[in-house]
Amino acid sequence: MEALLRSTGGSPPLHTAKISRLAISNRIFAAVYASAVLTLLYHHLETLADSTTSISSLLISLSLLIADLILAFMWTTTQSFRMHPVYRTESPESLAKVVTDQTDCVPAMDVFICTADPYKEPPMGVVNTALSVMAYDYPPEKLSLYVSDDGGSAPTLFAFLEAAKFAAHWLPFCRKNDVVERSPEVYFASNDCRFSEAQKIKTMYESMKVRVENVVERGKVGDEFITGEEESQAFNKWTDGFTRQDHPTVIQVILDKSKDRDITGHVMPNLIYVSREKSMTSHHHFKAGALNVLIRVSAIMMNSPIILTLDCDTYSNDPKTLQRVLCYFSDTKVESKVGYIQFPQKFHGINKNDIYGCEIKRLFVINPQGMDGLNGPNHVGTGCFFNRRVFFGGPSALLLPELPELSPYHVVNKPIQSPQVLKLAHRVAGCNYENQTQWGFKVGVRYGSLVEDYFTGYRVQCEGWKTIFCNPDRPAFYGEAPISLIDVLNQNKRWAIGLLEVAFSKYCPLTFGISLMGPLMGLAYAHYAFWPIWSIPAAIYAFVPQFTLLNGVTIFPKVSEPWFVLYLFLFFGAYGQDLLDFIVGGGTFQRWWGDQRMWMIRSLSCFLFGSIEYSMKSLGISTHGFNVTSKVLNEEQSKRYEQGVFEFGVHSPLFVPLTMAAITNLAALIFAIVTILRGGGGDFERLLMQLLIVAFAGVLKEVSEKEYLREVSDEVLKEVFKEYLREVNEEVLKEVFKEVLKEVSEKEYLREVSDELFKEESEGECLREVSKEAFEEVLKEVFKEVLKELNEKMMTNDVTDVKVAIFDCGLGHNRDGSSKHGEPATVVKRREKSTEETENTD
Ligand SMILES: O=c1ccn([C@@H]2O[C@H](COP(=O)(O)OP(=O)(O)O[C@H]3O[C@H](CO)[C@@H](O)[C@H](O)[C@H]3O)[C@@H](O)[C@H]2O)c(=O)[nH]1
Ligand SMILES: [Mn+2]
Repeated sequence: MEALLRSTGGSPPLHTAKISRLAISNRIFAAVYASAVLTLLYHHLETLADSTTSISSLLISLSLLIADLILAFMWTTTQSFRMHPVYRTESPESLAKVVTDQTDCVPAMDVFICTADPYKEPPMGVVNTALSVMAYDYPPEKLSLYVSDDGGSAPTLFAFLEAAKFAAHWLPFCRKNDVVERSPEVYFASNDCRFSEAQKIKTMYESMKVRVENVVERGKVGDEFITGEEESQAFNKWTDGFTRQDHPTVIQVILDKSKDRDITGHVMPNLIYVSREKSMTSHHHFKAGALNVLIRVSAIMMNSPIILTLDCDTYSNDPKTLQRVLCYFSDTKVESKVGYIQFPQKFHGINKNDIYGCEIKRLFVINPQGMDGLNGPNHVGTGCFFNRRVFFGGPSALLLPELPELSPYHVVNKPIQSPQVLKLAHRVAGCNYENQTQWGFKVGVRYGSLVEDYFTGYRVQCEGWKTIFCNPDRPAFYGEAPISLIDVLNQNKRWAIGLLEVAFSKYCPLTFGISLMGPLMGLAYAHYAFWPIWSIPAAIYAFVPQFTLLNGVTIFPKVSEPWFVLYLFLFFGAYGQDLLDFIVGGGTFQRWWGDQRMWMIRSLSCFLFGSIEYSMKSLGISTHGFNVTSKVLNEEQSKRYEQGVFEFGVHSPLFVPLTMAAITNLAALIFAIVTILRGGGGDFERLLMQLLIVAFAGVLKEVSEKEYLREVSDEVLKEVFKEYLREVNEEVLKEVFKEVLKEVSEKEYLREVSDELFKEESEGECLREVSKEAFEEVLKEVFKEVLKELNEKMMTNDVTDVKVAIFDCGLGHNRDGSSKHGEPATVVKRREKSTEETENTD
């Protein structure tokens, strides 16, 4: 690496960083906002002191205080991302010449690709990822790929044997035609391949795909597919007792750079398939365990100083990425301290408005830029180039592993297929190898959290490593985002559990992190560790203002009070700044909105459930695993996703709190509007804050109205709602209907309201079923009241015209069927019908 730098001496800098223009204004705003937050907390304390009169008002004040304390804490942690964001640029051009001219100078790279389940992660996808990387513009003799298969699946090995044969054609094809999309799937999808060479390659690819998919579908490799002695030996490992959870190590060198050549006689990179040993009796630590096996196996085979880790779906989108990375790794000023260079996770195929908020721009782009100006971004699991040394202690505290061959400084001098190398590789891939070693605790990828990426990045930064965020205009990698709501929620639930595991360990960023990295980095990591506690304020704000509103209790300042302005400032300040960050980061308003909506949905579902599951695990009641996110695209589902249809898809307890909140908000919204319409200015002033919150949470309502009832025709869920409506909300519903009827029956609101409520077929069904009795009850009461009122008016001789009196008391139309106010006939008809119905029951 040093040789490389010397040879670039004198040319322009390999990389530059510039601080964001928003940094200064962010700091000023932070000061102002912090004062506002403190003032609000003071106001809360005051209210709390005043609300000792009744237990319920005390509880309400307390819950609001807790919610705002948590929001204030989260706000504080986000400030780390805003104090010093930087944007980096690299100049790979100044390096390009050197790299091609002096092959010997460039460092070797080991690439790790993890896969765990051939059904959720189709082998063809993994193969595409591997091919895109094998075809990097980099000397192939310096590249080695290791595929970790935690699924222990013969079809996956088969797919890679096929891929190796195809690569012999694909790599020279990419070189010759200067192909940019080096994942064949992406290339063939976006190029029409008119020239005959491309046609030929495409046919070859398609036929490989058919063979692989066929084998995957059958779940085993038929004899007709096994060609050579070597292949047959490899597949013999899959004996009858071989299961995914219990099997010996399988290591297969598929391509060996010392002898394998492509069709033009060029060297091909090493390609090694590794399925580590599994047994029912030992813990495997999921992906972290798989990566540690690869670190050891690769150390024995090549021991390249740079390691690229990729999830099976993260294919390369730019063949020149390695040159970019070398801009940092070859700079001796930073090289010795750089632990890793993280690229953002970007996803292909996200729909226009990103309805499930999968882009997660803040996590993958905005926040890392913020951390990059401090000590460097957190690790996000894929698209990351590691300095191998980072896995063995701090920059100035080398921790030597138990075998000299695993040391990052060990020089490999045996061919990868030599018996000694293979024997040792099998040994270090064994499931008991790590017992009584430092692996996972002080060495390698760290265990103890389901978000091993976050935890490992955090720990190595605590040890003193600096990290770098590299975000080129042309994304270096693309991955697959989950495109169904339940997948998103399950993924986020796993993250929530993993993050809490860190938050409540001795490595809590608030203590451990701050003491080792200073307050800003510590808070940045704390922001993630405590991510799931967002569910607490979200739940409080989704229910407390609503229930108090339904009970006619005012909990927020009146419009005329100065505190109201404070609330407005805090609300719009936070959301405004958030939107600004998002737009500056290249987002659109619609995507921001979708992101907000998902924030609410996440907070009320997976963060809540994640926290519960985490607590159960801590109490030893249950355990949790790594539920791999599906990367399979169902055609129908993709189509609907493409069209932007928000769907729940399946039934899941995850949706219950969400929909409960949606219904409560709907009821509260109607109730508030009615109260304000009736009560006039006073109520408006008093209830506006609550109304705003309810309307805002109506984002959820929007979702539930559109899709929930149509989609989730699931019995269990339906029961839950019925129950809920019946027990919790009967009174409320009665109130609402009563108000609605009394207030608005003269106009055509009844129709409108009932249309609104009964619009969706199934929704109507559900509501009608649930509230039929309540509805009838209410109607009876209303009629009684109306009659009573009418009676009174007639008694006091206040009435000259009976018809007018009926109107004044809120009963519909003229006797002759026409409308007094000239309403359209349809309206009248409808109303007649509803009147008839009620009359029958009366
Ligand atoms: O026992 C396991 C489980 C998973 N994986 C691999 O881990 C990767 C990530 O799994 P995925 O289901 O895609 O999880 P995501 O939530 O989408 O991934 C994010 O979050 C994970 C931590 O929860 C990180 O490991 C990932 O890098 C990061 O992209 C995939 O390649 C899997 O094959 C394994 O190798 N072994
Ligand atoms: Mn993933």
